[in-house]
Amino acid sequence: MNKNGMVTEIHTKIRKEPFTANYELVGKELGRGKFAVVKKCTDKATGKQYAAKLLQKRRKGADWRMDIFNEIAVLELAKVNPYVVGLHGVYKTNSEIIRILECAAGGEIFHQCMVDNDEAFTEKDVIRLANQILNGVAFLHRNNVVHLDLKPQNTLLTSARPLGDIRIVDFGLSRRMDKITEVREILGTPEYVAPEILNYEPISNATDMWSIGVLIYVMLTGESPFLGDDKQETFLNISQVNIDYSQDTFEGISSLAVDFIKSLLVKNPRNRATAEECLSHPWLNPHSHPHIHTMSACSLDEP
Ligand SMILES: Nc1ncnc2c1ncn2[C@@H]1O[C@H](COP(=O)(O)OP(=O)(O)OP(=O)(O)O)[C@@H](O)[C@H]1O
Repeated sequence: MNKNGMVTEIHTKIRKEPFTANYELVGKELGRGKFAVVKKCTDKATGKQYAAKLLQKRRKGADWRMDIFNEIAVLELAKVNPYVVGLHGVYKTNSEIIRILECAAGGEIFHQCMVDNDEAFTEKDVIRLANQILNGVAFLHRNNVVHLDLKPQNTLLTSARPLGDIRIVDFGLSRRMDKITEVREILGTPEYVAPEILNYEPISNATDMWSIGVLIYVMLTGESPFLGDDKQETFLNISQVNIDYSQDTFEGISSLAVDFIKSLLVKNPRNRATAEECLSHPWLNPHSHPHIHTMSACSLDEP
């Protein structure tokens, strides 16, 4: 473990043979991040599908291996939680480390948030998925791990139609909370970062809770609450907690949902709801609001 909260002790056997001895890439690219490209592959022995996360670009400096080991260590720790993506194996060549992950075939929830049709989530869908996201994040937080990059692109689905279950991915920025000394750079994706990150103030589990507030806002409304015309404007919107809770934006969405988001998008991290508190919020308890209708939550402009 190093002083910046990375966990680098791993238990998974690192295989040295080419991963193509055991897996066949099936061509389809599942997604890409800043550093990695993720491709679908098949286990030659079982025919089962997985996602191979390959390093695409070199990160500057020697730290990229540490980042990868950190991600592997967190995935090992979280393997008992159903909503964190499963790690199936690790391969290492001279130039790269390949992670074989459970394949979340439904892709990013981002795609469903951005559609204007009947594929968009209903509030009922969002309640079910939010319960799963919070179950995964509460598990991480109980184990002193903070994700630090929760966003719709890192929140995947086992299947899109029928709507499956959540798998949280991308633990490249995650840290052990008990080991963090300070944050020197702005981590995460502008639209989803919490005010304390912008102010270089201490981060905590509450930093993830802010991002979950943004995530659920996007899932319900299809709009990114702080997105400005440029990075500066986005950061200003975040630090002023400049957020639209108008009836127009939340048309057809329950007031319990708005109340839930308001408990998360709070500037002072100490006053934000925790993952456990969220899990007992009435919005996530189906028996407390049987009246919630099933119209698409994201297609508000539709007649
Ligand atoms: N297990 C998986 N199953 C299906 N698709 C996946 C899986 N893991 C990742 N992806 C897809 O690949 C994309 C990139 O993966 P990931 O975010 O882990 O890469 P990264 O380079 O570490 O990202 P970042 O630049 O955000 O740090 C994801 O947004 C998602 O679309």
